[in-house]
Amino acid sequence: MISSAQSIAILGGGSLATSIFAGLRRAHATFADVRVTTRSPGSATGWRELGVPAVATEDDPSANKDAVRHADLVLAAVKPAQTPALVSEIADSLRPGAVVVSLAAGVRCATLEDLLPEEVGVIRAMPNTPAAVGAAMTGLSRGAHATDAQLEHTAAFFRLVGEVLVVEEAQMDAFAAVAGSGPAYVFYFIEQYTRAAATLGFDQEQARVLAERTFAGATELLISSGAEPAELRRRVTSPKGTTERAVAKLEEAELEALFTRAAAAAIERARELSQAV
Ligand SMILES: NC(=O)C1=CN([C@@H]2O[C@H](COP(=O)(O)OP(=O)(O)OC[C@H]3O[C@@H](n4cnc5c(N)ncnc54)[C@H](O)[C@@H]3O)[C@@H](O)[C@H]2O)C=CC1
Ligand SMILES: O=C(O)[C@@H]1CCC=N1
Repeated sequence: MISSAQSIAILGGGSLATSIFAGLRRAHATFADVRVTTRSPGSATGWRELGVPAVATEDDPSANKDAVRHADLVLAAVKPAQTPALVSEIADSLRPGAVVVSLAAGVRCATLEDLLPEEVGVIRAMPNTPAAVGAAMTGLSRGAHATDAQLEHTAAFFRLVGEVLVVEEAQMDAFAAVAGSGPAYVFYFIEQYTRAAATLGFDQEQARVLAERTFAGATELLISSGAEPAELRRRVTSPKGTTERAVAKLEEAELEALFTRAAAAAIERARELSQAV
């Protein structure tokens, strides 16, 4: 299990890394050591203000190598196109038994294994930004050289910030399309819902509160009741009432087909990213 005796290196202190770190703080997780690298000095300063030792590669070109030297768990959290170069850069600095966890969309474990000594385990992880509030849904898949213990350590790490599902690597692009990108779809939905509410005579603030509380309330009810969403919808939809008319309009949008097309577009982009590295 992940324990406070372990050392963590987070390479690429951007948006996702910030969310994961906020979730770790929220969970009061402690480690022997946490180091973060960024590209720009400004970002590194932001991390240091949070009390995390952070070094920018623009200040110190050996920042990534130095960060991983004592790390048990190395999170590669840079853009997909930058991930192979980052992994090559740290290959000779990893300690024995370290596991490299790539968060990059589309980048295959085998691509990274080819750049590392054979004994180094690689795991692909696909968290999402609700990690910041301990509510991530993280997918994990194991490369050919990662051990059961490394997979379990990595799962234990991500369980600190939410739920974990181990999947075959062939499913990772689909996992990213549903859960990794998913919060963006939900926020987009809420944005549109808010704009629609604002056309009905509410001011911006009222529209925001109406949309957000309705969404949050419905989600909380779904989670805490354990009931199926279709049953919860039925309880709102009085026969011959107002909801029935609105839902009939929503059905015209063929949302299942729309979501399927959106996910397919994300999967296609992951394939492009995998071929570009
Ligand atoms: N944002 C999200 O919700 C999710 C992102 N991911 C994956 O996580 C990775 C990071 O995504 P974001 O955080 O959104 O991107 P981001 O652009 O916010 O963060 C990347 C960070 O890496 C830094 N960086 C670039 N080159 C570096 C280097 N050589 N050494 C150290 N730091 C370097 C950049 O300055 C930047 O701060 C991507 O590969 C993405 O596919 C996966 C799941 C969800
Ligand atoms: O948009 C992206 O490429 C990343 C992967 C999943 C969420 N964000």
